[in-house]
Amino acid sequence: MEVGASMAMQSRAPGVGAGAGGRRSAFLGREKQARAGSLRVGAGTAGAAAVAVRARGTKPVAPLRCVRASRGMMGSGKSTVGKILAEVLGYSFFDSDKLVEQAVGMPSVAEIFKVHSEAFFRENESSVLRDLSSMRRLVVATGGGAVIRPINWNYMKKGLSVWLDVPLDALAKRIAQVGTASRPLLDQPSDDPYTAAFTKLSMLAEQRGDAYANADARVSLEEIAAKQGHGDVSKLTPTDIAIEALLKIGNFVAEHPKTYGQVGDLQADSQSRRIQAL
Ligand SMILES: Nc1ncnc2c1ncn2[C@@H]1O[C@H](COP(=O)(O)OP(=O)(O)OP(=O)(O)O)[C@@H](O)[C@H]1O
Ligand SMILES: O=C(O)C1=C[C@@H](O)[C@@H](O)[C@H](O)C1
Repeated sequence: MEVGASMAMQSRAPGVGAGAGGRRSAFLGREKQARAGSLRVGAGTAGAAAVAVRARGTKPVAPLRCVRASRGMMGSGKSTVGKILAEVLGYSFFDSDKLVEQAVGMPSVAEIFKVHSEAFFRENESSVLRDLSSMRRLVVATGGGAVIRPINWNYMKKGLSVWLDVPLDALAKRIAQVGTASRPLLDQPSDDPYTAAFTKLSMLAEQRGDAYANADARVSLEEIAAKQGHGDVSKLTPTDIAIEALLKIGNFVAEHPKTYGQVGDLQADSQSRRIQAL
């Protein structure tokens, strides 16, 4: 596994490439804009959650080139938790669905599926992941279906990957609350959005098999709820989940001293100085 780096490690933009279908990967020219976006997020909800994470004593040790809060079904909280991790680690945050929309020049993933096709979306998603894989110090929330293309694993394995494992029942409840319009694979006419979402999510889970389990770290909401002694995943906050993710990342790093060893110490020093200065 290729990992970064050290205090001297710098974020750098990837080389400019063409997106699938001959379109230029528009996001590459917009890295500054995306960074500004991540700062705005930092000042809001994710910023507050990051403060809560720090207040609860989690010491982020992440000598990582890149964290992919990637694996996890639609609605599992990749973006929500990914933004908190980025804030705590002082990394940039990217949402690969948003980058595909920018690259293709369309307002939503749903629109891309409708006007083009899922295959077209998947091609562009792979291009975006390829471009991101050469960047450093970032957290990426990938689309929930990125796990199904083997080529994407080559890109995702350039960093450390985290699987947010949320029970399908909890996912279907969340999705039924916000509606399925923005999630084309779940969007079908139904009087009962919960049952429709649950049925489709179960089918996707079946098709995807163990693909998510290839991630380096698994964050199980059932495990966190059990640790908290109530067993109810709907009571877990994004802060609880981000703390568990940092613990799992720390464990993975500790289990791979050859890859992360000395670099981890350097990075930890730099991070504790930065956190103390806040
Ligand atoms: N721990 C949580 N408890 C309750 N709701 C949550 C939690 N985490 C996220 N949510 C809500 O669930 C919805 C989906 O979250 P989010 O967009 O972060 O998921 P995602 O995995 O990035 O989804 P997608 O892959 O479909 O874009 C949002 O409305 C978000 O506010
Ligand atoms: O699980 C999936 O296949 C998807 C997840 C979303 O993030 C989007 O990437 C798109 O709606 C497909």
